[in-house]
Order: sequence, then C-alpha cells, then structure tokens
Amino acid sequence: MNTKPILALDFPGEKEVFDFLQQFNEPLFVKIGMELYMQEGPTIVRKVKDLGHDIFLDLKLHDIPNTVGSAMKGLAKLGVDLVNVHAAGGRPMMEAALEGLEAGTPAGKERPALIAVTQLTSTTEEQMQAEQKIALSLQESVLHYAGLTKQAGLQGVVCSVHEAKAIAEVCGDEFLRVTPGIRLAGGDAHDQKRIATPDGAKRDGSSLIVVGRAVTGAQDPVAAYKIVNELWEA
Ligand SMILES: O=C(O)c1cc(=O)[nH]c(=O)n1[C@@H]1O[C@H](COP(=O)(O)O)[C@@H](O)[C@H]1O
Repeated sequence: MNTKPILALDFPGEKEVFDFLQQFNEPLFVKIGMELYMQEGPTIVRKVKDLGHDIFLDLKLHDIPNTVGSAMKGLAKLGVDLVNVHAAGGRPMMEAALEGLEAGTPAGKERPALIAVTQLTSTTEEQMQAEQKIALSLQESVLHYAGLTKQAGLQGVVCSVHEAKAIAEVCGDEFLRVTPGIRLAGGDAHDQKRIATPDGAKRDGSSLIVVGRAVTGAQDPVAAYKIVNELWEA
C-alpha cells in the first residue's frame, strides 16, 4: 500500500476540493470523509479517483451486520483503496463488512483494504471511562478492539500514535496502524486529544498518518504538506 501521508479532504463541496487539489502536481493519497461524501456522494469519489489519487473512503460504518455488509458491497464498486468501520460494531459486523467488500469487488480488481476505528483520537481516557463505561485504560480498550479486529480478519485499525507501537507488538507489524491526530510542533490541536507530530508517528509505530487541518488550514498547503512529508519520510 501507498505510504504517503493521507490528506483529509474535509471540505464542504466539490469546488473547494478541486481548488485544493489543483495546487499539487503529484498523485496524492487522500481521504474522503463524511463531510464531503454527505454533500457530493459517490460522484466525488469517482472524480478524485480519475485524477489519479489513491483514496481512503472514511465513512466509519457502524450498524447491524446485514446493513454494513450490503453497504460495503456497494462501496467496493467505487474502486477506492481503503475503507473503515467502527470496531465497536462488533466482530459479526466486521466480518459482514469484509464479506460485503469481497462480494462487491469487480472481478480482476483489488479489494479495498478494511480497517476499524478503535477509540477516536478526539476521545480522552477520562471521557471513555465516564461516557462509554469502559473500565479499562484507553490503551487497553484500543488493544482489545485491535485484537477483535484482527480476529475478524481485517487489515488493521485506526488509532492514535500513542497506541501504535503496542498494537504492532500484539497484532504484528503487517497489521496496519492508521493514525490521525497529526499536528506540526506547536500547531493547534483543535478537537483532537491524542495527537503527535509526523516524525513522532514514524518513530512510534504508525503505518500511515492522516493529516487534515495542519495542511488544509495552512496559508500555503503545498509547503505544509512538504514539511509533513519530509518529517514522515525522514
Ligand atoms: O477514521 C478517521 O479517519 C479518523 C479517526 C479518528 O479516530 N480520528 C480522526 O480524526 N479521524 C479523521 O481524521 C481526520 C483528522 O483531521 P485533522 O484533525 O484536521 O487532521 C478527520 O477527517 C477525521 O474524521
């Protein structure tokens, strides 16, 4: 899999996406998430794919197994590279997601990789314990979800950089640790709680980093992306 930093295209519509992308003269690995997909639907996925970019379609599915499996069967036809569900949906739901993807992938095409969100990077340990009533440390909860995800046959998880190394030790280095919550040193954390720098992510066991506002909100996004890339690849 492409290991470039994944750029989160968290924009309200197609115009903003193309204004942003036309500044870059290279194929990128981009993420289309809920904000954009809710407005533009599958059409924006096809258009971004046609420009030659790899795509992580981040819709974080979380529903009963039958619904998630059927939805994944449809998403598999879009030709994206990576998709996700919430591990909290449970093992049968994750297995159904995988089966749906396999059933929906056109003959001769590669099935999108499937990963599961463990604990969102906007969640703190205190919040998790108080609101979700999970009587574990945040690291234990993330490791538990990572194990469940691996048992279900998925390719990896979304977690923060803080848990990445422990997951690699338990689940193996091949099992992907995709880490959002990436900021340049001194950058605004916004709503993220478990953050790290691109070089910290590299050092601490991330397989792939997801970067949004540190690049999209920069005065010069191309320059910011270059800095992120250099720190990540160093
Ligand atoms: O699945 C994700 O991509 C995701 C999971 C998670 O735990 N935290 C998280 O921030 N994300 C996504 O990663 C991106 C992070 O954006 P920034 O905080 O702007 O860098 C957003 O598009 C989020 O939807």
